[in-house]
Amino acid sequence: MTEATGIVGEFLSLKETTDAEVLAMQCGDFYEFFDADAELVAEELDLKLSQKSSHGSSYPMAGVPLDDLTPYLKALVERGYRVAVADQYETDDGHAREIVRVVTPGTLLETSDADAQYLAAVVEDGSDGAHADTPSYGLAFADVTTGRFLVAAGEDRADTLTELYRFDPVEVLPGPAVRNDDELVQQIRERTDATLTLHEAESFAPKRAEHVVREQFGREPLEGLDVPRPAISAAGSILSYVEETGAGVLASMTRIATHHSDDHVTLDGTTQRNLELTETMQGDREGSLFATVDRTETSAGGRLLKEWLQRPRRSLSVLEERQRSVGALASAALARDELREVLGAAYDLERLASKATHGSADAQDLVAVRETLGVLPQIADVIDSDAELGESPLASIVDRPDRTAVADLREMLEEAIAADPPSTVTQGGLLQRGYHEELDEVIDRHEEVRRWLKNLADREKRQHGLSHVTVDRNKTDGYYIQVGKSVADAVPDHYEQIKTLKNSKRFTTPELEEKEREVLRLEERRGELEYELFEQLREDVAAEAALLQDVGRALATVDALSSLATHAAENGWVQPDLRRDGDLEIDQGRHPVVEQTTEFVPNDVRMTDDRGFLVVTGPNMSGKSTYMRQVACIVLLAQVGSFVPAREAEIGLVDGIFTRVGALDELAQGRSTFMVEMSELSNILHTATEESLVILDEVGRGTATYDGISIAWSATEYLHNEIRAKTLFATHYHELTGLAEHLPRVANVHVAADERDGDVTFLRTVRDGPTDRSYGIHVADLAGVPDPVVDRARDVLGRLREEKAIEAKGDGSSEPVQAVFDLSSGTMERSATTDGGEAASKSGARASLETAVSSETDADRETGLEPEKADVLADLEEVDVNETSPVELLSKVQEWQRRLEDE
Ligand SMILES: Nc1ncnc2c1ncn2[C@@H]1O[C@H](COP(=O)(O)OP(=O)(O)OP(=O)(O)O)[C@@H](O)[C@H]1O
Repeated sequence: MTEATGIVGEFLSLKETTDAEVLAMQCGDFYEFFDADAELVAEELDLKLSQKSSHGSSYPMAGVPLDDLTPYLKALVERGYRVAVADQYETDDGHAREIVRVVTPGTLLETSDADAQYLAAVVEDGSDGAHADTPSYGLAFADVTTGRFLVAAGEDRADTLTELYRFDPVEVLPGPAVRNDDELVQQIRERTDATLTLHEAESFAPKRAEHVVREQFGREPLEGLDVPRPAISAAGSILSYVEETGAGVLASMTRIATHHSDDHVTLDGTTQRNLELTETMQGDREGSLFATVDRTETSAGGRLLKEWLQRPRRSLSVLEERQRSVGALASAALARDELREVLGAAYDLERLASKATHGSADAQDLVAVRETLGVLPQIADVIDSDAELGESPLASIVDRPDRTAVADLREMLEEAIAADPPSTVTQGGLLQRGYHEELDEVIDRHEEVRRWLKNLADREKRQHGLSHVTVDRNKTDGYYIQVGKSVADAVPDHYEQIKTLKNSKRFTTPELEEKEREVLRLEERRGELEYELFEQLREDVAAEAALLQDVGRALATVDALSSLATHAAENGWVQPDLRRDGDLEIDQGRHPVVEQTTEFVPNDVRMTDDRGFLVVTGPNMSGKSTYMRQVACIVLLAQVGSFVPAREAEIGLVDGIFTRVGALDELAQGRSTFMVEMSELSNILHTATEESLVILDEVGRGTATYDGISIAWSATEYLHNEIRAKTLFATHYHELTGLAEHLPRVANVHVAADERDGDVTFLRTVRDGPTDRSYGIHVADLAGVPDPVVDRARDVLGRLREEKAIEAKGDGSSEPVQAVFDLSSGTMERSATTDGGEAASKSGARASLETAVSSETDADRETGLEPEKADVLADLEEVDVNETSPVELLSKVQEWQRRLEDE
């Protein structure tokens, strides 16, 4: 194909200079896409494709009007594409184009989503070999829409991933070593929705990064922060990336802060999903813990509350302070309502600050800033007017921003911006009268001339005795006096005709021409001056970005706290008693989400030194999972500073919450369920500590029974003996309930159900002790399994319980086989005799029903056993099943099998 020239050629060569997936290039009043990019946007955004020919070839082309680019840009970026935008500018001999911005998921400013939008960088240390054995990691997070900037350290890979999940970034810049770490990259891909972007490696270089960071934040903050070197590299690379993409928001990043994982409860991505923190297992927002407790009035408040839930705290003093505010707000019903009403008028100041620094804030945005600044003193008044609120930490929250500076900025905006300005910044009407002398003069004169023009028709009629006269303006004729044809001949001499129409003639006069020139000049000057002044104003506001962020933060904090108070007051939640370490005692606890839709049966939890490990049993569907999640949610809410759904609660603070529950979505990611189950278990066993809360639901279920029981058993021993974490373990393996007799801190609890005449009633009450049966058949019945199958299952179960022979039902064409299930070993035995299984049930050799059939003739020769087989039987007889762990049993069985096979 010949090389494209002209506009397509320009497009294709610009495209080569960027690593963005899509290029939008301005061509006059349109942004155009060509070639493969046109096909991509046509497909993704439903744009119409046309063809553009260049040098004998034809290229697909699609376009959007200049002012409509934003929504298309947003849609593309939200689908994970990086989009370069090239603008057109005038040159001496025509125009040229240049890429002015690359919009990526982490640098998209035009978001309408209230959620935080983090851009993250991850850097692995040890590149100099000093820490080669145990690389440590540095992370940085920036939200360009609010200017938040944080750095954090990751001790190892797991810790780093946990930090990443906590912020749920939309875009990640992996550092030079990280991008070669396949496993880490894979985990980031799997567990976040982030786009991975390879930003130039030099920007991560420690010296360069440090320089960039100092330039941005100054020397002092860095010295005050306890930040490891790789975190500075990460921070530097983010700053250079934001600069390079042309987002123009560096100025909104006013402060750098450290995120200390020591202050936060470890809560990995799996646990956030399992507890349905921000979305349900099915991916819905509705029904999540956040959606349930979110009663915030502002989007900034909602964003903060979500952050609190995702990053619960460990510091008792921080939590008690939040509790005091929530407590005061919960009891001051009227003042709380008033606060929430006032908050309703607040806009998202952090986002507005970013828009101002980026230069995209319009006059209405500045009005929003002005009104929101006005909310702060009103909030302060409400707090002051209530004795309890006035004494709570709320008072100092609203005092934190510099109130005088707030008042000054607000006053300045009040004097400057018109009461109800238009949203376009180029059409005038933006500023208040009295703000600027020259502008006022221009406006006065402009109005005066316009009045003169407005009254011209009447004057002409009167002075010259004309009827049918109008004065108007259009693009080609400018201002004109239009006179009806019937009187057109009677116009005075100084009228100059400029056009003849069917029923009228158009004239101008020297005076009108002069006024026209003046009006145009004044309009231009007014527009220019207003825009100039507005830009200056916007810059003044941008210069106060830090102040806006402070006020935004204060309002968001009050909003999040009153949201917690409102939900607590309306749902009868209580303030938990927090302890630095120790027991967990919840009296009449409820699940915060399930209680909203169900007549909830409250339950107690008692986990103390001597019962720190609860084995939870109970029929299917009885409420085991709900009970365990309820405990986790209550602890989590307590560590957010919230009240909790209970009658009374005493909560020993935890350093992490770990869960392993049946997952739904792993198969979609192409990993075997059991593999996922084990890697999650492994993560818990590596990371949990004595101060952690561990929730295990049905661990081991994903594999064969023996393997499953063995793993559940040994994990229990390890958690109990080595880690000593507070653990709740729900299981169907009845065998595990026996552990309570051997391990001192293990206790059994069960969710009770009542069975009468074959009908099961779920009581939802948790009681001490193990359950005695499983009721699985009842659930099968409820689920609509055909009656003959359910009836037969009941029959089989009855026989199993009595250790009686079960006759395998045939289809009538073959002889039935008899076998028994040995409850003590959990194995299926072939009947030794055709009339019953008593003897064989004790024989213990592991054999499936099928092997039983095929080896029937051997068994008939029982008396003439070979010596090796007799030895195996003798060994078998000696084993005390109740005293042997499943793991040991399993290995013995395997050994016997081997010995039998060797025969
Ligand atoms: N305390 C309670 N009060 C009222 N309803 C409850 C309570 N606990 C659980 N439920 C309801 O009972 C149903 C089953 O609960 P859950 O899933 O926790 O059972 P499970 O024992 O874990 O089941 P399985 O063993 O089959 O996984 C859910 O619909 C839940 O909403």
